[in-house]
Amino acid sequence: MSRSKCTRLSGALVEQLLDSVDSVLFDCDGVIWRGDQAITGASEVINLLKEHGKKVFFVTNNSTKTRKMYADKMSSLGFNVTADEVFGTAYCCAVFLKTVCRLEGKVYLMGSNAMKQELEAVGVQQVGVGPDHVSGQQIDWANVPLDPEVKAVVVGFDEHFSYMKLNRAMQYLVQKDCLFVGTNRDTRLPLEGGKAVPGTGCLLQAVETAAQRQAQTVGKPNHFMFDCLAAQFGVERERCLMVGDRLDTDILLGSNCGLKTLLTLTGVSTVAEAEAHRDSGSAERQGMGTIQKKDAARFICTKTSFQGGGFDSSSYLPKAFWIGLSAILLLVVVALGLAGHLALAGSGSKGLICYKPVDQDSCFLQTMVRSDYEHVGSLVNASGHKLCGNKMQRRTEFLGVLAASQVNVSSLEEPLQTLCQDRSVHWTRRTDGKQRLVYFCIDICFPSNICVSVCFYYLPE
Ligand SMILES: O=C(O)[C@H](O)[C@H](O)COP(=O)(O)O
Repeated sequence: MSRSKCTRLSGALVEQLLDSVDSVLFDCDGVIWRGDQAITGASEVINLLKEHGKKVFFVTNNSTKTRKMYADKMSSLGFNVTADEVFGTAYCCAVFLKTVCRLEGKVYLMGSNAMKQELEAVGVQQVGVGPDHVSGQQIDWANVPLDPEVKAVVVGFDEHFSYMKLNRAMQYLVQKDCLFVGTNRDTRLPLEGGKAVPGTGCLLQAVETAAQRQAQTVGKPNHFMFDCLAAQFGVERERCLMVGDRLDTDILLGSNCGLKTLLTLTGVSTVAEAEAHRDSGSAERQGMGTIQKKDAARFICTKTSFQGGGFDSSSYLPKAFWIGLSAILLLVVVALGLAGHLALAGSGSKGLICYKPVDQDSCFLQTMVRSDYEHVGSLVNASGHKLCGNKMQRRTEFLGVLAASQVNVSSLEEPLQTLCQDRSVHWTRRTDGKQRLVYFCIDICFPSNICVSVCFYYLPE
């Protein structure tokens, strides 16, 4: 079943699909229920899948319930479910702040009591839940007292959302080192009888607009929720099926994580939308992003426009090299986890170097110059030799990178789009005098004994 095809699921295809998976991930709103009403047949299907030995999980962007609250609601509607099978953004956001952001300090929370409980369960204190009544004059609002221990603003679904809260969040986010995290960007919440209410995305966008900053999001289509599930249950992504009603969250998550995907017509997205994406000719819309990697590599080779700069592209490395390198480097970046690292990738007409510091929510881009290509060329030729063991050669602490003009993330291609998802991206600002003083290299060997050296740059303050 090729990824870019939209096939109506029926007959033998159902069996073929179910035989090809061990785990089925279900979205909730618009798939198993709308509001408090279960969708007809949903509990039977899920209980049957379990009886036939399939693992079943629930991956929902809805941040209004804890895992336990979800399991209770599901049991009350006839679903045979346990709390650890549920991955909601209230829970995953708490895990994200604790394990990825390593947050030290409190959260200013625009969200539900459920988010408060999940944060407390991982030892993160928060302020802000509940109504925030209007008091004082505008100037008092601009000088609203802030809790000095607050180190992050987190936005989820909040029925008490108000101007006072928007203002308080903005005042916290003026501080550059205050983290900004959102649960999800869904614009609508589908309810009973085809009704809907504004989604969390509307609230998050309001805060982003006021703060003039972009939040990192935890929910679908970001891969973090699947990472949480895979870390806890060790599922094989090739044998996972993601079932959802939204193309831009559920199906895109499936695509982003290399899962099989199934769109149900019980919620937000329609067949017409799916077919429009399929026939759009735009890689992003077709696989909603998953086929881009391949395209990006090809793009690099055909669009080498260095001739303009007086360089002859033919002296550069063959196409296979770029395909191989982009893939290896993406692997390396992922393998080294969420730390300040560098990615080399072709995008648009020139090769780019991207630096992604872990303690900042930005990426910094630098166009590759001749010496970079020559350096990487020599590295790759060198890494052809078998290196034994994992040898850390040199190590230097990064001092910092200066940001120049902002880059529109959507103009970037893979792997930079994935690497800098939900971060602001800037060109690096060069200072006068010395440039690129130090390279430090790590030799990394994979179980297949393929070794590659990755070099990091030091850009002076
Ligand atoms: O507003 C929201 O947050 C979303 O509409 C809602 O929560 C989506 O939940 P899901 O479809 O992922 O279960």
